[in-house]
Amino acid sequence: MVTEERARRGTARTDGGAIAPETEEKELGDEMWRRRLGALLLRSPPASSSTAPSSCQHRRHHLLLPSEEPLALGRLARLFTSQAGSDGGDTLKPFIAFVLGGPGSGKGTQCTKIASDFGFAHLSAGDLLRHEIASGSEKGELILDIIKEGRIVPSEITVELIRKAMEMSNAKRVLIDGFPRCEENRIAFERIVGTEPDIVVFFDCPEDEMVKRLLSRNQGRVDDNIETIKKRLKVFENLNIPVVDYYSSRGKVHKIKATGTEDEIFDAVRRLFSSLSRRAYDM
Ligand SMILES: Nc1ncnc2c1ncn2[C@@H]1O[C@H](COP(=O)(O)OP(=O)(O)O)[C@@H](O)[C@H]1O
Ligand SMILES: O=c1ccn([C@@H]2O[C@H](COP(=O)(O)OP(=O)(O)O)[C@@H](O)[C@H]2O)c(=O)[nH]1
Ligand SMILES: [Mg+2]
Repeated sequence: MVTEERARRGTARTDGGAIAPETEEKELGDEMWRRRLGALLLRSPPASSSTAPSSCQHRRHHLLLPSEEPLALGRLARLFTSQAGSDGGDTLKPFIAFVLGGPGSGKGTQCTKIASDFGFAHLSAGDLLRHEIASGSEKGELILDIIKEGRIVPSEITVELIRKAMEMSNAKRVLIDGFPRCEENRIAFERIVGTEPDIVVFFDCPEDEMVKRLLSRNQGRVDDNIETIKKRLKVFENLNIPVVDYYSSRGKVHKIKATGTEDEIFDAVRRLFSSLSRRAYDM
């Protein structure tokens, strides 16, 4: 498997074929996707991340799926085609939480804890994009250029990666971390996947705190430098906040104060996820 270190750095693979080049990937199609994402998704969450020490170097952003849930492509394929978007009686639709907040607000950190404690699959849009970079595909080169600049990757690329990851996970509860980044992303998701999120969790963090965290994140990311961080913060204000405003107007946003220790923040997160309607957990 491609290491996350390589994915973060955006360098081409060097593992001698664990991931096929793009041409081969096309031929292998869905089967390759199933194996690639299945391997990522089936990594088990830590036994008790809420009490684990916080460590930016060793904490990984995961695609987490409760390990007892098998892959079932057919069911999800049905879900996101014929049934998607229907309101009443759609018992197969997963419970979807978008997790938003500025760069460094702690989205990934808190998602790892939610995945572990509440049985959500954790789909990080940034990780999916970095994984595509690490695959060495042509699309990956484009993504790398955009991420270095702190800009937003075209919606069709990101939505397709998320859609496939959801399909492969077959999860009943999904966290989509760091997406949608702009209104265009949001509209594309709702059109292509055919559904809206059930809730939107918004981590509210002051800029100076986010900058401090990003500069000490220390994961070798190409975008964790002060120049790119400034651009990312502008993109967040100008393009991402309107998405939060849109969902606020639809009564879906749960704002969480993202300062304090990871565990203090998770206390508020835990209260929110414990209070979710039965629909989230009865599926
Ligand atoms: N409450 C916190 N206090 C201090 N540092 C934090 C806190 N939450 C997360 N971090 C650290 O800040 C950095 C950014 O967190 P991360 O979860 O990656 O944020 P995001 O996904 O929103 O960019 C990481 O190094 C992480 O370990
Ligand atoms: O839906 C997304 C998610 C991420 N990105 C790009 O990937 C970068 C890193 O995103 P990630 O969510 O990993 O960063 P974080 O906010 O967690 O620091 C962003 O700055 C964007 O350039 C994007 O274009 N669309
Ligand atoms: Mg993140």
